Amino acid sequence: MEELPKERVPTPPLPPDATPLKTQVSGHFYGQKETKLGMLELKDGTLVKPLIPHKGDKEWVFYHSVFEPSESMTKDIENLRPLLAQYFGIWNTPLHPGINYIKLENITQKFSKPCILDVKVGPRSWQPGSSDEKRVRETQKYPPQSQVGFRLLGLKVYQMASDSYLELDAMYMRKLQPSDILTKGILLYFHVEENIAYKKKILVAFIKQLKKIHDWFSIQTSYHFYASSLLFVYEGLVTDVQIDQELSYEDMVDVRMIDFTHVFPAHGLKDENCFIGVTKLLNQFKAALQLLS
Ligand SMILES: Nc1ncnc2c1ncn2[C@@H]1O[C@H](COP(=O)(O)OP(=O)(O)OP(=O)(O)O)[C@@H](O)[C@H]1O
Ligand SMILES: O=P(O)(O)O[C@@H]1[C@H](O)[C@H](O)[C@@H](OP(=O)(O)O)[C@H](OP(=O)(O)O)[C@H]1O
Repeated sequence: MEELPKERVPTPPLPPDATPLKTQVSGHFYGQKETKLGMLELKDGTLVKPLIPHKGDKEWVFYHSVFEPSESMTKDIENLRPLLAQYFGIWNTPLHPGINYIKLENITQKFSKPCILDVKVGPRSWQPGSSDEKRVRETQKYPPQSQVGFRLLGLKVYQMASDSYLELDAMYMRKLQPSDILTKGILLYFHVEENIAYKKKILVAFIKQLKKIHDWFSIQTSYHFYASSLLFVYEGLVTDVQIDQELSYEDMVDVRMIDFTHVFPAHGLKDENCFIGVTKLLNQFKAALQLLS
């Protein structure tokens, strides 16, 4: 049968208190893809993410279940909260009728020149019960993912010398051979040509935070996540004086879990898919640190 042309959706106008998220590295961008909806940053410093009709509600239900005060709060949930961007409820604009957004903490906001990396976690990124077509589509995006345990989605890194950003997108990342992930992916995120001593300390701080996430996955039996990501951010603008002063590196980095469209109850079982993914990513960060040492 002849395929009908897809209906063109016009880009909805921007609300006066919102701009497209400048620091976005992956996912739905405002004005692109079929819906033309994307992440927006608000004047109050938070961001809003559109709930795509028919699938986005799951993400809202998840954030709501984690952040709404409840008498049945479990240890798993209590320990999960600091690993996520804070959730501030639903947001709407009359300019986008029928569209709900979730309002979240913008974890890049406190940084002067944020350097950002988005990594989809887990050897597989389709949920249980997915159609054969969806499995094939996901697998074909990056066949090595089943061995590598994760997929780099995109990065933006600040280069002090040229006062510019290096940006690599999903298309670049999909071409990386597993043996190149470290040198042509992860190490580029650290732009090690500049301030190598600083970058080593940033890596140490990330490894510490990744261990916390790893510890959570090694214990929790509440959720199974598919196609969720870890979002890494570090400060790209730093002076020699600050480096010499032994900065508090905990404040120079942040890592949170994001993107929860495919979350399932764990029925008392660990999330082996994410556990494997986080373990392998942690090993890559440790290998990156060794290469710099
Ligand atoms: N809390 C946050 N703080 C800062 N930036 C964020 C945050 N959440 C998401 N982002 C940015 O937005 C991008 C897309 O986020 P997310 O994966 O949640 O959106 P999406 O459109 O659902 O993606 P996909 O289509 O891959 O499922 C991330 O790569 C990141 O750059
Ligand atoms: O990150 P990428 O590589 O851009 O891939 C997209 C991303 O994984 C989305 O989460 C997914 O939507 P779902 O959340 O619905 O799975 C979409 O699947 P789709 O191709 O089935 O729309 C993918 O194309």
